[in-house]
Amino acid sequence: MTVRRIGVLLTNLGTPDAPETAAVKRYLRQFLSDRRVVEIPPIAWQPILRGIILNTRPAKSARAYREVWTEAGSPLAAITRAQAEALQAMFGDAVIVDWAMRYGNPPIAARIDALIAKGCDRILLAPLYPQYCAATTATANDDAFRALAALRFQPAVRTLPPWYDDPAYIAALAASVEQDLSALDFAPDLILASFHGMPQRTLELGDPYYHQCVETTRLLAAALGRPVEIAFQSRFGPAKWLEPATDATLEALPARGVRRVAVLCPGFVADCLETLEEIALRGRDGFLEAGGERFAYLACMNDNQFGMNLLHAVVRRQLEGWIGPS
Ligand SMILES: C=CC1=C(C)c2cc3[nH]c(cc4nc(cc5[nH]c(cc1n2)c(C)c5CCC(=O)O)C(CCC(=O)O)=C4C)c(C)c3C=C
Ligand SMILES: [Fe+2]
Ligand SMILES: [Fe+2]
Repeated sequence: MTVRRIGVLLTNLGTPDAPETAAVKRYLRQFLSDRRVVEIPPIAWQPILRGIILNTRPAKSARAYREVWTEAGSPLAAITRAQAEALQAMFGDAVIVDWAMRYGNPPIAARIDALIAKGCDRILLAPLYPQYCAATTATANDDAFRALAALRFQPAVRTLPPWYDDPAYIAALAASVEQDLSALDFAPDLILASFHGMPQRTLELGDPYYHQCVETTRLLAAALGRPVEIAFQSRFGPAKWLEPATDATLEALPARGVRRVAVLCPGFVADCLETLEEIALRGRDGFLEAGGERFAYLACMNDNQFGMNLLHAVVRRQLEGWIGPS
């Protein structure tokens, strides 16, 4: 008899294999050649990418990666793997949980093949982004669909919807923030929610990402019963990106009388270069140099209890009809 099993494939953005210039260059070439990420026609973009960006940015980014690299590798890969293992333990034999990266390793196509080889005839594709963005969620699913396009015998497939306003997400975020705040030795004057940015033009073209970030922030503030300000980080290139910018916001806070700040990154399911280096290191420096007194970075939920219960809940819901009620 054919074994019929259910696979869950957690996907995240991707990361270099090593914090070295050559590995970062390989990763950035693949990442920044994705037309979902940089929406400039290749005939105009590729000469800039290959002629300028890939000759300058990899060495600088490699230095930044070295600041946060761990014994288990890149934080993003290590945490995503830990999340997959924890989710597997939570589901037991009911499903097979695996993980993959849109750029770099392990590739999505290879892990889909592996799930099929283990007998999965139903697969949930789960891009790990609470807020939908074409540059993240859609491109991860595109990549999976390209792999499926090559198959004669395809598994049945579902995709995980964004969970930016899910009460379980807001409650988990609020509980995690409350727990981290209670462990601080100071009371922040302000909580800042920093999301990854994207070009303003993509908002104008209809990407729902911005509105979903705003809604997450509004709901989090309501759950905490205190104001939470929003900002967007990681600007790339000369185009106008979503505002306000996190770095400029942090540098302007002391002049507004905010001397103690706590920053969280609710759009990231796992800590990574963007949170650990850009916010927890560079963001802190910018704030303190501008006259701030205390700075706390509140870590992502990662594979902690709040984060895993949340991931289990959002994934479990999409498996309805495939596995029986729990
Ligand atoms: C070039 C444009 C970029 C868009 C659009 C973009 C959207 C976007 N990215 C994330 C999540 C992550 N981005 C990460 C790193 C990263 N992002 C860009 C550029 C764009 N991102 C670059 C060039 C880099 C590489 C790092 C660098 O060289 O500075 C990461 C971290 C990866 C890691 O290895 O830790 C994440 C995660 C989201 C959610 C998003 C859309 C909203
Ligand atoms: Fe990014
Ligand atoms: Fe960054």
